[in-house]
Amino acid sequence: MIVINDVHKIFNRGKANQVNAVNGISIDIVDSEFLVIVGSNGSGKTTLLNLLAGSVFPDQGSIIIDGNDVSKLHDYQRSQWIARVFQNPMSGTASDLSILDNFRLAAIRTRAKGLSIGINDHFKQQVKEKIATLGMGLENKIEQPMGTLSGGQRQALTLLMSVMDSCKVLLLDEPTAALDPRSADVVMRTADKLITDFKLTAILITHNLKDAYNYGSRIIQMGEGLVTKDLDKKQKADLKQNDLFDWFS
Ligand SMILES: Nc1ncnc2c1ncn2[C@@H]1O[C@H](COP(=O)(O)OP(=O)(O)OP(=O)(O)O)[C@@H](O)[C@H]1O
Repeated sequence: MIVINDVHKIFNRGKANQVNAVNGISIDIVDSEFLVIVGSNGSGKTTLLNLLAGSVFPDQGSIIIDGNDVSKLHDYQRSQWIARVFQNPMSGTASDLSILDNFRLAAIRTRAKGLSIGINDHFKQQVKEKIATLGMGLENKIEQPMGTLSGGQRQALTLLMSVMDSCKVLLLDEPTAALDPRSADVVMRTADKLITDFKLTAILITHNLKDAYNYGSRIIQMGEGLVTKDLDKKQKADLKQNDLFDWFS
């Protein structure tokens, strides 16, 4: 369970360019909830994710994960709970290293769930099996440098690597914004499957209203650093796709 309690984040406080990016947000996110966040540019979505991840600290309020107050913990200290996938497919993996070596690094960094890195052939087989679950045929390319793959393939592998450790919370900050529609579709379906299979609590920021409609068990809209709409599972299921477009008109 994540409890966000009256969190505020002000940039450039007291200056002419002061921005109240997050303006006193309180929300509870229960385990295995898949929360979608939509909102106009500058409404505070990424700042809220940064506050959750620990890459910025709140000026006021607290963030509690599974009963632990993480408000003042740095991002690397929160990595036992939180994994994050960014917009840029290049940011999650090392281009010059093979797929296998990227998985090796991820396993060393996180002691990834279900991967024992002691015996090489065994590790290789485990990686192949994990990658095969993506259904992209990449299990036959594990010696290939990551940089030779498409953005969609890299993003799918980044997702897989990030959920294999013991993290419980997956933060997705416009993970498909840099991808063509077909790759974006594959990556969103992969993310959805991994979230379900690993029983993760997930938060997705997206400007793609079709994805906001199709994915997630709850949706919020942000505006001027506040939550302006909050629809639970049933309310979201009752929503029509056009209703979402109306939120922005
Ligand atoms: N490090 C920072 N320093 C100063 N201002 C910032 C900083 N980060 C964000 N802001 C400002 O805070 C406000 C909220 O930004 P944020 O990136 O959270 O919005 P967003 O909803 O994610 O926008 P977008 O949809 O465009 O990505 C904006 O006005 C932005 O310029």
